[in-house]
Amino acid sequence: MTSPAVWASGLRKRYGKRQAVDGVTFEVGRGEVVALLGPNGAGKTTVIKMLLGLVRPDAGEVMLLGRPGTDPQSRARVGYLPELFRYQPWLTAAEVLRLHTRLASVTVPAAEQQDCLGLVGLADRAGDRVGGFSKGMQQRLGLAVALVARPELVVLDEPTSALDPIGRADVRDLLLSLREREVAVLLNSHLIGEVERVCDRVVILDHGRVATSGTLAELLGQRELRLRLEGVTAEAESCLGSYKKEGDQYVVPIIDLETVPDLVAALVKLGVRVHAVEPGRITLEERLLDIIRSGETS
Ligand SMILES: Nc1ncnc2c1ncn2[C@@H]1O[C@H](COP(=O)(O)OP(=O)(O)OP(=O)(O)O)[C@@H](O)[C@H]1O
Repeated sequence: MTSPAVWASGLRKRYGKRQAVDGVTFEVGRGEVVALLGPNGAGKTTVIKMLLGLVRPDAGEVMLLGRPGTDPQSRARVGYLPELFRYQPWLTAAEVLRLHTRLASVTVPAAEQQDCLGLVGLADRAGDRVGGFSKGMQQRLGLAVALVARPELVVLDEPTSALDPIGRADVRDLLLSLREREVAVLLNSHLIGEVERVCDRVVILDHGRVATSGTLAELLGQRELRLRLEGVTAEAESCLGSYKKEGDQYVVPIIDLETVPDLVAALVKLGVRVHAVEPGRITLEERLLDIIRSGETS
């Protein structure tokens, strides 16, 4: 059995009085795209930095691609885009990539390095100095740096924070192509819609702990029914009890699904026109907000 791309167990980190990360355990399988989600200050970047040896954990263990996280051999097979990126302003984009392949001790032909710049939309800027790049262009270059040494695991900390909508769509395609090539990805992003489109699994952090984790199907699997109604009288309204009303729809949660046939029959009897009884699925954003809000009150 191959070892996972990331295996992290019991990670802890305290800064002064603040417990930034409080016992985080999770895995990223080979070729899997996993998102690390959570509110500001949840500990996502600290976890990522501990995985990569940029922050020393107070406790816990990290294995990357089957070797201890501290092993230079595993680090050379990991690509990383930091949250705060800055590349040598006096180098050209092509020189930055060359430098990073040398640092990773990987021989990558110049044409392949150029292809990598093409992949992030910088094909025609290879010979330009990074000092003259816009923030979004520097982030694109950062993505190329993360990808150029043929990594087996790519860790991206908010890869689209400086990108325009086209850049975000490009990153989405890039993530899908990495998945096709079975490169594992750990992604920290606040753009939930993107995460929902490209990720196999999500790990949600809150107050330095894993609040929940699972595949999208597991997390969003709670289905609900939506009733689209017309002519709801006060009497019918009382029949619908406490069901949430959104526009012309009433949302029936999964625990009440058994009651739906009787409810519809009663509504029809009261003269309500039932246009649709449709399954609805909560979005990742709704699920995330539920988890974060329930954490706030507990
Ligand atoms: N170098 C540091 N010194 C002191 N406190 C820190 C340091 N780095 C992080 N923290 C604290 O640790 C906690 C977690 O921070 P972290 O950057 O990991 O959160 P995050 O989930 O990545 O947040 P965001 O979504 O805002 O980027 C925060 O309370 C933060 O203030």
